[in-house]
Amino acid sequence: MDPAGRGRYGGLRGFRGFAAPLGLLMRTTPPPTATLPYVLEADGIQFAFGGRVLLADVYLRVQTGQVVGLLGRNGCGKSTLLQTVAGGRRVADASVRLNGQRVVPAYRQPGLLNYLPQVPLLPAQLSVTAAARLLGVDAGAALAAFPELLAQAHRPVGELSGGTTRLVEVLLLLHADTRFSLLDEPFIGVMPIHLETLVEVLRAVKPRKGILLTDHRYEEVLALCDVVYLLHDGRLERLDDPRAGLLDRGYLR
Ligand SMILES: Nc1ncnc2c1ncn2[C@@H]1O[C@H](COP(=O)(O)OP(=O)(O)OP(=O)(O)O)[C@@H](O)[C@H]1O
Repeated sequence: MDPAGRGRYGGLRGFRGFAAPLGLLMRTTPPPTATLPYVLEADGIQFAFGGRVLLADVYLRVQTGQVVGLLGRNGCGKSTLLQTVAGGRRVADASVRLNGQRVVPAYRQPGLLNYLPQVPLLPAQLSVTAAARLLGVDAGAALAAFPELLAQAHRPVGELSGGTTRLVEVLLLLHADTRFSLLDEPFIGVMPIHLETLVEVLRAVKPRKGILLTDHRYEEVLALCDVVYLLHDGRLERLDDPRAGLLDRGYLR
């Protein structure tokens, strides 16, 4: 990857060992041809290495109008699962479908999804407004809930603090014209007062998007999410009583 963060596909930083093609972020949503909701499903996802089964026949579902949370202990495979759904990590037999139609790799489908990796996404040299333009996003609208970010929009991303950078990345992807956003630890480093506002923004965006996120700020995840999954010993379990499930599975004490 060159210093500007572009990989050999001419893309932004993305999946581990994979540069998300710019097209993943730039393609706009085609005119609607079906009534909402759009349903994104992944199933048959299996992944093992070194004798350890990380993902064992996982199924998950997210639809527009929902925020779906993915929780699990460190190293259980949440990032690997998001990368697989987005299509950056190929897994034998994995199926990802939009309203029943196979979409593999999903990131190549125009306007379907964007993906925030756990590592920084935006090239350091790019200004926030230039990054927004690249994503087809109105920076003013995306940052409107955070006046202090608007004041910094002319600055290169590399000059922003870590938490501010994360916040900018999440806001730009949420406001980009895709039906789904997959967010790996969107709350990392974001200070509490901004986190409250970010949760409000997520709620405001939800009616027009499906959002799949993973983050260890579980209180925010539980308060925000319509559906909570727990990844545990390679199995993905949909929790009817999330707090009890997290206690039972040793995620909480
Ligand atoms: N191809 C691979 N070869 C070896 N190890 C791998 C490979 N892919 C993933 N892993 C390991 O699998 C585990 C799961 O990683 P992953 O980042 O998906 O976990 P996570 O649930 O997102 O963790 P965290 O909550 O700490 O972010 C880690 O121990 C990682 O090092």
